[in-house]
Amino acid sequence: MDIRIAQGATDDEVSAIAAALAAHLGDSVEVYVGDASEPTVVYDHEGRSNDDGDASTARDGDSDEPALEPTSRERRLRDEIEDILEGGPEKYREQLPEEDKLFVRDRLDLWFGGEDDAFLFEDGTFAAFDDWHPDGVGEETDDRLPADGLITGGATFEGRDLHFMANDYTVKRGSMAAKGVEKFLRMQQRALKTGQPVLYLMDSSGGRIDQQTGFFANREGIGKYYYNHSMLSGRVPQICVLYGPCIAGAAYTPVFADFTIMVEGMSAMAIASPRMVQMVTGEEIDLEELGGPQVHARESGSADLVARDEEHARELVAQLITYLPDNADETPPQKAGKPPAKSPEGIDAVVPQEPNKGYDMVDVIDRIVDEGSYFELRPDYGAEIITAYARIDGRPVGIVANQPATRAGAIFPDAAEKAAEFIWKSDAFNIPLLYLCDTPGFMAGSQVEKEGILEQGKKMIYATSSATVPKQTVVVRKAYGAGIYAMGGPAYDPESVIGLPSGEIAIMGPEAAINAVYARKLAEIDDPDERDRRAQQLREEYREDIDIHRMASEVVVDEIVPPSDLRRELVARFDFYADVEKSLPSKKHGTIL
Ligand SMILES: CCC(=O)SCCNC(=O)CCNC(=O)[C@H](O)C(C)(C)COP(=O)(O)OP(=O)(O)OC[C@H]1O[C@@H](n2cnc3c(N)ncnc32)[C@H](O)[C@@H]1OP(=O)(O)O
Repeated sequence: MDIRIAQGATDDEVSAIAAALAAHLGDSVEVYVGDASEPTVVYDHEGRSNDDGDASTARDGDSDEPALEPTSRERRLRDEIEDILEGGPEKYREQLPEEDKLFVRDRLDLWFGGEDDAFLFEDGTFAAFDDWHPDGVGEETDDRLPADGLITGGATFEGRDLHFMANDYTVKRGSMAAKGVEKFLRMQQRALKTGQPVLYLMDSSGGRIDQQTGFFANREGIGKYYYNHSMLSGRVPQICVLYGPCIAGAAYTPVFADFTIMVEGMSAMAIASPRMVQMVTGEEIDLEELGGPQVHARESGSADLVARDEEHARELVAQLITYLPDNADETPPQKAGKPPAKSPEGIDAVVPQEPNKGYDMVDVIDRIVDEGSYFELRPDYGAEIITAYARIDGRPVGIVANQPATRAGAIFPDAAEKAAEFIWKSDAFNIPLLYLCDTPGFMAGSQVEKEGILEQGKKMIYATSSATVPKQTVVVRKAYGAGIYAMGGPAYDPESVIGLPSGEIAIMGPEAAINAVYARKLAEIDDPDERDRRAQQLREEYREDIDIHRMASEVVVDEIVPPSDLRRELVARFDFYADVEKSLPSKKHGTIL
């Protein structure tokens, strides 16, 4: 080809033409100045010059030079990528809107398309490409396996960098085979290196049964997911949202994750599919009944929250992440403080003096924490204990509170287990703990014995004992029995135990105590009125012994605080003890799970 460059052309003009030519030909172009025997500049097949590490100036967005046409090689690559981004067979893509479900690429747009978000990069887009694409772009078959049904990459979400994975349900129902598994594992391993949170957007029928070679029992196979989940546990927050079935191998990711959100009418998780359940047990059951949100948010406790729809799920995670640091070496982000939604002056009126009268502890919390910062987890499971994140004067705290409005605030096995996990997670991610105590203690009876009240209670006490974050405990009203141990009582190394004037700390409640000790003596009193009068007198005497003033006099509690001052007091104490350092005795780890 004959190329003429007008005399007087500037260096920039010559460069632009040479670069464009090289890119167009897909070959290198050498530029000689005057009679030089060596080329002054060489442009490679993509138009990059050897004296400039950057792409040619003509390819820069801010250059004055004309935009270049992509080479045929680049065009082909773009076509291939475009084809991959379309996902699985059309018949499965068309089903998604009928199920009110987003196609995975649109889902990623929803997650990372906002003002403070960015989809930064994707890895392994071409995974399994050769398996379904031997004849080039344009073939539409029912065996499309784009990206091997799993997308992984890095993104900025609400201003925070994180790793993500997302199943493509149009590819063999999001099932996982060798290449997808490899991508998943690499993403997890990178998170261990970067110390950034991991977001799992799950929608998967589990291992790809008809392609099981190379990923099922391999060292670097699907089993390694859970090894990696375990390594990441407590290192970086792992957050999981379920958009469809998560079956068998896929069902462990949500339960290994620290926080799991299901979407109403869409998500389910189960150790085996309905077809498998029917085969093994004869039980006929659909996926929703087997492992839908009602099952896991209310009965098993495996789901922390249930979202109304896909957008709501994203909103919940956007809120959740504001309480979490990137990893265990960091502290959670602080925000500007806000006054509480309700006046702290009202606390005393909310808390009844009568120990058996119910009230809503959230009404107390609303008078302590910053407005709009209350974020409850697992609200429908073990509801007699509230586990919630919130901010007090801008500082994230984890709240463990008895709920006298549910089961009289007695601690049942499911609530103890829920609280233990919450305390554990908060401690792992350096979130200080606030205990609000108003409990008659652990529940008694044959039913809870069978359900493992001692086992689950132990876990809660263990988690409280070994949490080294700053802990503040408030005796709001009654603190009876081992309830005060589990709820961060004086023996559990809290920075402070504060009592409200309604507080009582006792080995058991007055009724139970008088019955336990004086039952026989009272029975000996023949006159029923006299017996009642005596019992009442004994209860009143007992209550004097357990009153918060007696506890303060014995320095069991550090201070009694006027209820209106509670928030102010907590702000000062959390601030003062923010950097307190505590350590556990030297050991590998405890033996309590
Ligand atoms: C680590 C161990 C494991 O995880 S073993 C995996 C255990 N998993 C299972 O048993 C789930 C099997 N799949 C199912 O029960 C159903 O596909 C569920 C998820 C309920 C969805 O049903 P439905 O909407 O009717 O779709 P479908 O069955 O017609 O499937 C559509 C296409 O996807 C395929 N598919 C689905 N799951 C898998 C899988 N796990 N492995 C391999 N392929 C799978 C189906 O074969 C079907 O493929 P095709 O389009 O007909 O070629």
